[in-house]
Amino acid sequence: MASIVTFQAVGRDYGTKRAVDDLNLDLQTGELFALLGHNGAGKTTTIKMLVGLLRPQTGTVTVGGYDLVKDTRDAVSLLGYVPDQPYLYDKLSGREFLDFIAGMYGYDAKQSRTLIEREIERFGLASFVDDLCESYSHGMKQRTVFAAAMLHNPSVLVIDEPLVGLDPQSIRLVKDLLRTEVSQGLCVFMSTHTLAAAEEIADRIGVMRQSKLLFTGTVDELRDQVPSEQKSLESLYLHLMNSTDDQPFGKSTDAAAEPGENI
Ligand SMILES: Nc1ncnc2c1ncn2[C@@H]1O[C@H](COP(=O)(O)OP(=O)(O)OP(=O)(O)O)[C@@H](O)[C@H]1O
Repeated sequence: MASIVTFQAVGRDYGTKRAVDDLNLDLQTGELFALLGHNGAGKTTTIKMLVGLLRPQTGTVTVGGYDLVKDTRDAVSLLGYVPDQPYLYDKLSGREFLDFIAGMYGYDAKQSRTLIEREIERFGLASFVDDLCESYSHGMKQRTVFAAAMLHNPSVLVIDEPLVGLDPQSIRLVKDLLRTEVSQGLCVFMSTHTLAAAEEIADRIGVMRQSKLLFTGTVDELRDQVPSEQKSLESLYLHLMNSTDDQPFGKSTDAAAEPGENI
């Protein structure tokens, strides 16, 4: 099966600082991938290259076979993006904001109304969608931005820290919704510091440290490979982070590795 997202030998610096180094990763449709890593590991830089906000200096990123640099429009049309700091227009209501987004995607008024009603239902926005965005809590903003990102039925949803600032009910809603959409073929790429959530909902995780992807695979594969007494994702993650080797399993990481294979 062809991968929906590919990173091939992707690198990006800020001045003399290497933020992402030789990143190779493939994601499939119907997969939820969670990228973990300490502050400054390179997760947001990776996400910005995936959604077309930053150009890789080396290598290529493709979505649905389209190169993010050469075929930006086609690639971006397949993507939905939820940034870590949700941005809305204060003086628009949530409904007006969603209508604006629908217009940007070229939907006519009737189509827009139908899609917006679907998103209001899906993300439970009804009680505040007609209020001005300036009155929203962080969680309300985040849910509205999720709705905007899903409005055009993207093939890939990219989320930077999806659960920060959400109350327990909203966290449950977002987790359940992501799993439902993934079961219907959506590919989700998310970065997170919430290890328990990654363990609960991700099909595969990636662990990044100091610009390098050290591990990709399932949590069970990580358990098999890390000689740690404690087998919670938190202890496995901390073991990897504290390892002194750049490639703690002796080989470069590659998402295409077979389950159980050393990576
Ligand atoms: N605009 C920038 N200018 C200079 N350096 C930057 C810039 N953005 C990020 N960096 C540096 O690049 C590295 C990777 O940063 P990035 O934001 O991708 O990490 P992150 O894993 O998303 O971190 P966090 O979990 O804190 O969000 C860090 O060392 C950071 O200081």
